[in-house]
Amino acid sequence: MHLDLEWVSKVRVNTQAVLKRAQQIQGRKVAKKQWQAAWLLKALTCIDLTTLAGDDTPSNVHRLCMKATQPMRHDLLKSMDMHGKGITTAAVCVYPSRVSDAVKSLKAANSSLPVASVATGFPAGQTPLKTRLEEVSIAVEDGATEIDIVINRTLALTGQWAALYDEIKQFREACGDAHMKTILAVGELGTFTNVYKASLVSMMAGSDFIKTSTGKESVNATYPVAVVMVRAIRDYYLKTGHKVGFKPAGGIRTAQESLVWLTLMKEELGDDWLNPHLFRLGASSLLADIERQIYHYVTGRYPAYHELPMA
Ligand SMILES: O=C[C@H](O)COP(=O)(O)O
Repeated sequence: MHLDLEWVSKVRVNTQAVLKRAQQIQGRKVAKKQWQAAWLLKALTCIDLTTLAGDDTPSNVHRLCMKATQPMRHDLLKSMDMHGKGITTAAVCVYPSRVSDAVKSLKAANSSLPVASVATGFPAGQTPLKTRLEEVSIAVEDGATEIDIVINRTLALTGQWAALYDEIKQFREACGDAHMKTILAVGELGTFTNVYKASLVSMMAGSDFIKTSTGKESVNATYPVAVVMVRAIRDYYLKTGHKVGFKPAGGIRTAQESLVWLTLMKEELGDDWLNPHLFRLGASSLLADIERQIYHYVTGRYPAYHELPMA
């Protein structure tokens, strides 16, 4: 849509109300036994299984892809009658230089799992616009069907919302048919009001998802900031009829946390946002804990390290 600066300028966020709501959600009783196992499998299918390290190589990207296509031991799925149901993570997420490795590995495994690439000078976004745009185009050419762009925090912090909108719109065009997830890097935006405004501008410029963090800031996905972002998504939907997805990312490591994230989505946005089309968890190590908890549910004990070798 066009940039509605009047809407953006009217935004005010009530910090106390946000903190209270986040506390309420964290305090909810979580499901137990088979219901918990079902929710954990749901969380698993929403994971963007990620590796974003300087020492990434074709072989660890290959391993990541194999884990994404078979995220849980077959015998565990079988004992829950969930084998043969095509349980996979939602996508794999890598640096642009590793996209072709991931595409090759998934193709060899006959998998149609999407490859997501971070782009636009991830994580800081402090490279010239021309380079950031080229990076998006190259990742798409190499076969990424999802692009996780980072916003220019300088523009957000100095209130240059029109310039931010223009940049994101250009990224949108460079993405073509690829889905665009826009990373706000909330830990660097200073205030909840800035987070809400950046969420709105990103959605107006055509983002398919808004995402909290790169995982590289000192503060990443927190529940209060998520409340602000999902309220922006809800308001945007009520005003435009368009559903934008949400992706918390950075520091999400435990199965218990994944249940809180699902609760937050269900309570704030409803069941439509409980599937990978509108909800992703960006995480590098969450899957291991989910598999561990499912193992416990199935066998009654926690596994030894060698029993989940691919975790
Ligand atoms: O986008 C995903 C994040 O970079 C993953 O962060 P994490 O390694 O803290 O799970």
